[in-house]
Amino acid sequence: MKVAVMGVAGRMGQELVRAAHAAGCGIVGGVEREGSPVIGSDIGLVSGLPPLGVPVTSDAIDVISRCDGILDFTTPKATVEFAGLAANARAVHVIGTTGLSAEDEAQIAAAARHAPIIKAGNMSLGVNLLVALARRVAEALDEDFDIEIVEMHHRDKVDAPSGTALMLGAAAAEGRGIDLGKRAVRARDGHTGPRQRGDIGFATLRGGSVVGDHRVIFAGAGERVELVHVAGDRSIFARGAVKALQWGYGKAPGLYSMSDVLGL
Ligand SMILES: NC(=O)C1=CN([C@@H]2O[C@H](COP(=O)(O)OP(=O)(O)OC[C@H]3O[C@@H](n4cnc5c(N)ncnc54)[C@H](OP(=O)(O)O)[C@@H]3O)[C@@H](O)[C@H]2O)C=CC1
Ligand SMILES: O=C(O)C1=N[C@H](C(=O)O)C[C@H](O)C1
Repeated sequence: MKVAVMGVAGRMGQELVRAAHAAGCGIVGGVEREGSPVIGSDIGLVSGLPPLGVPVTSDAIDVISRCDGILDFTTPKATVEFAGLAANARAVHVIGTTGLSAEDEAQIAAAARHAPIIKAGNMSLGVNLLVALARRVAEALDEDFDIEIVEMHHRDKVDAPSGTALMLGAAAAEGRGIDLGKRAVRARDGHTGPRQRGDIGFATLRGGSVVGDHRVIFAGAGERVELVHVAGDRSIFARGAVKALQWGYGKAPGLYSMSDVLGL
């Protein structure tokens, strides 16, 4: 399978090259934005591998036209642009980018009418299992149990709450049969008054080099159930993304999730 990595020099871009290479994919391109100091460098060397004979480029149109699928962990603006290009080329698009707006999501859904897109705020097996468990626990426990989601990430993360926290919140809301959009409390400050029964709260911590910690708390009177995932390194996300790409190859156009890929 011929694969290209968008944002190839980023934290995830480098992991994706290593994971795709380890999985035996042919890496035919790596894209960074115009003016990036890594343009022209070998993508193997950029990713801590031996040279692969493929230079980093800013020409996304050329790269996408030559590959079967793209791995994209970049920014919302770039991802929306790549979704249009991958749709035109009928290439599989694996989207790990988080912080997407409702408008971005709509444009991605439109692109998925022409090519398969697999999108998830977290591509690790463990988190996707946690999402299924959060849905199940929320279904089993009623609103006597308050749901709070706590996440911590490295100091350079730019979006909050994390994509994973929002996936966990959506699953818990689904389990409870409520609309997350109406019941999410994404931050608290000052004299907030008491907690509203049925709300789903989010708390965001940022610092150091934390790869990604998530905790879903079901707090009742006198007892508490907690579901926790701790990411030890980024290779878990990259391996999931490569698995998604291989799964998506040959699939009909559509918007798929990691739970489709993993059969959860
Ligand atoms: N779904 C999942 O499992 C995971 C999702 N993520 C998400 O992935 C995204 C990236 O995270 P991370 O790797 O840490 O971030 P980085 O900032 O390290 O990497 C993003 C890369 O994309 C590049 N980029 C930005 N715009 C373009 C463009 N138009 N064309 C080509 N390249 C571009 C950036 O370049 P420049 O520095 O010049 O801007 C950078 O090299 C985030 O949204 C994060 O939340 C992260 C981990 C797991
Ligand atoms: O930006 C990150 O680093 C991560 N982003 C994803 C998210 O927003 O949940 C996944 C992972 O937790 C790491």
